[in-house]
Amino acid sequence: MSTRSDARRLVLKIGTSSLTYPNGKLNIRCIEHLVRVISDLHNRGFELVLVSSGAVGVGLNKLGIMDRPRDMRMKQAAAAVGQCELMHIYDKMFLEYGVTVAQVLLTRHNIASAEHYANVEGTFDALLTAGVVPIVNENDVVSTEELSRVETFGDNDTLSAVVAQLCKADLLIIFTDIDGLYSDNPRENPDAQLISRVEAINDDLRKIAGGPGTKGGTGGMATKLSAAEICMENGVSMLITKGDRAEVLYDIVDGKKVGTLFKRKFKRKKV
Ligand SMILES: Nc1ncnc2c1ncn2[C@@H]1O[C@H](COP(=O)(O)OP(=O)(O)O)[C@@H](O)[C@H]1O
Ligand SMILES: N[C@@H](CCC(=O)OP(=O)(O)O)C(=O)O
Repeated sequence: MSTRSDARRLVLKIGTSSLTYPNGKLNIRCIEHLVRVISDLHNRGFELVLVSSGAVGVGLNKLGIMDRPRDMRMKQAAAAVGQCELMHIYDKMFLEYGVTVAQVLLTRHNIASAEHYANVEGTFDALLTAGVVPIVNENDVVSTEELSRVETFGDNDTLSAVVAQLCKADLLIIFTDIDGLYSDNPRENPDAQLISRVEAINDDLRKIAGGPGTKGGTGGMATKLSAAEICMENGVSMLITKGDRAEVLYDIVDGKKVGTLFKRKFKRKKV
């Protein structure tokens, strides 16, 4: 049976590069499509969790700051402004389709102890049981690790893998600005080939995963491979694909070949 088609509980991560234009402004068309397709899949009976980046980018734009600041406090301030704006937009758009959303802000410390891990796990369970679509981001006001990218969840790619593990998801889908993992960074090497399936992460693969492609993106393919490693080890398959057309989610749940699939090492038993 296809790993892609039997997935019922999905975590979807969308990056800054998909949510905003290169000039920093919000890509409203992308968000509208995303919300409509998630709502439709929700109506079809899928359980969905959205991990959304974009708080810093959206906040900077709202504050009229053109270049990404070096000052950590200003990045945190921008994240606080942008998170509020993002949730306002998501809440408004999801409401049009009758879908209730929740904001979940996490830091690495929130899940470091077994007790806190169980609390977060329980909250996700309760939200999904209540038919809510949780929208997750790193709590950038508390946690500077993610913004400085030292000793972090990794960035939201790694956060989404941890969330997929916490939610006991079948599949993590990472929406980015490129249609999968290539044999080399296609922005630098036009001969790079798309890799459609990965069974194991090794050093050869790590060597081909470069940094981000836009000034808004932070992790590039390197953090997506770290996310894939967490997923595969924990019974979650992961898929990287382009997020400019959310309708691709229909192809994914219908088992069609899309992007790069990182196959889980084992199938988690349903409880
Ligand atoms: N081997 C590779 N295959 C595909 N993309 C790569 C590779 N190495 C580096 N990249 C870069 O990673 C970028 C996607 O990561 P990133 O910019 O962080 O996006 P996001 O904001 O969606 O996380 C691509 O646009 C591409 O430039
Ligand atoms: N918490 C930050 C996430 C930054 C981040 O990881 O960005 P991306 O590489 O676009 O997923 C924000 O919301 O801006």
